[in-house]
Amino acid sequence: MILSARNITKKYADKWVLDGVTLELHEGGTLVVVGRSGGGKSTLLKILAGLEDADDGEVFFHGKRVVGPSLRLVAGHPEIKLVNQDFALDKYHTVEENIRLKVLHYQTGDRDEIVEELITVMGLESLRKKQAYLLSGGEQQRLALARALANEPDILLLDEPFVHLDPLTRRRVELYIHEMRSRWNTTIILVTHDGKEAMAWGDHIAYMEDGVIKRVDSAVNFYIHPTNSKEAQFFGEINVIHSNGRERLFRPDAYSIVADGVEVKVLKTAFQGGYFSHLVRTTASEEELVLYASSPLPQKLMIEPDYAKE
Ligand SMILES: Nc1ncnc2c1ncn2[C@@H]1O[C@H](COP(=O)(O)OP(=O)(O)OP(=O)(O)O)[C@@H](O)[C@H]1O
Repeated sequence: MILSARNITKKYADKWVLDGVTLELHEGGTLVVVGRSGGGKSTLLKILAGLEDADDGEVFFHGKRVVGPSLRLVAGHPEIKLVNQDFALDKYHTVEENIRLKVLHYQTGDRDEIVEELITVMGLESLRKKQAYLLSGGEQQRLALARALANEPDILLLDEPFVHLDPLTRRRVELYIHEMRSRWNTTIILVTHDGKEAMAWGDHIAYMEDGVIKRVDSAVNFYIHPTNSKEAQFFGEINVIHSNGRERLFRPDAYSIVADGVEVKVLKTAFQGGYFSHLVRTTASEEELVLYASSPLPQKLMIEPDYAKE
């Protein structure tokens, strides 16, 4: 076990931000924490990194207690790197200097190579002589990631690390982190409010709601067997049909067209590149649903949903 947290609680003013969070991570593992904005994910990462005090509970790194800033002269832990929206750059140093300061543990001859590798991966070539405080949000985020990766941390804690990146850079950076993970057996915890991103990143997903980890499961199970509509909507579009006071859930691609079933009327059809998305309304209960199909559906049809939860 590289990292474990037991019963972490944290309260700000009157609000419980974390309410008994327990988790365990093996070396080289990836855990994705997903949940609504304001749900306590960032606070959890800061506590795991020793940058914030918990009110209660304990964090262990390789079996040793990680303590918060109130018990340490220098907050944080050298082998746990957190990349969050604080960026923590040396703002009057240039981009290149910022990275160079983090590769001092490399042999002198190797330093140039790793600095260049990171500058290229992060697409910072044209900015290498610019001082950090002059960078845009996205540029600062790329530099913060470069610095964290330069450290070759045992654990990388990533707090919404790709939000400011354009799709191309994002793909390149994600690939680099995947490679790094295999090269150095880095353990990663990534937090995001985007379930799609969570599914793409790890098969070990912790779903968090109101400061509590409600469920840890695989991406496939979260998608196919949601617990309720609130959880289900994180992992893709979900349809809810109410009947007899219960909600029945099905994904937009999980239905068949039948001769006798739930009658729906198509309100809107949109081509999504590769498939058509239809906004439909049920005739009986007047509930709006989304149906995917490979070609446009007729104006009126009967469907039989393949319920993920009834
Ligand atoms: N230092 C602080 N003082 C008071 N309240 C705080 C502090 N830090 C966070 N909070 C509050 O705690 C709650 C959880 O915040 P946190 O940033 O951990 O959530 P999050 O799930 O990471 O959200 P997001 O996805 O928007 O970053 C929020 O309501 C936030 O306003």
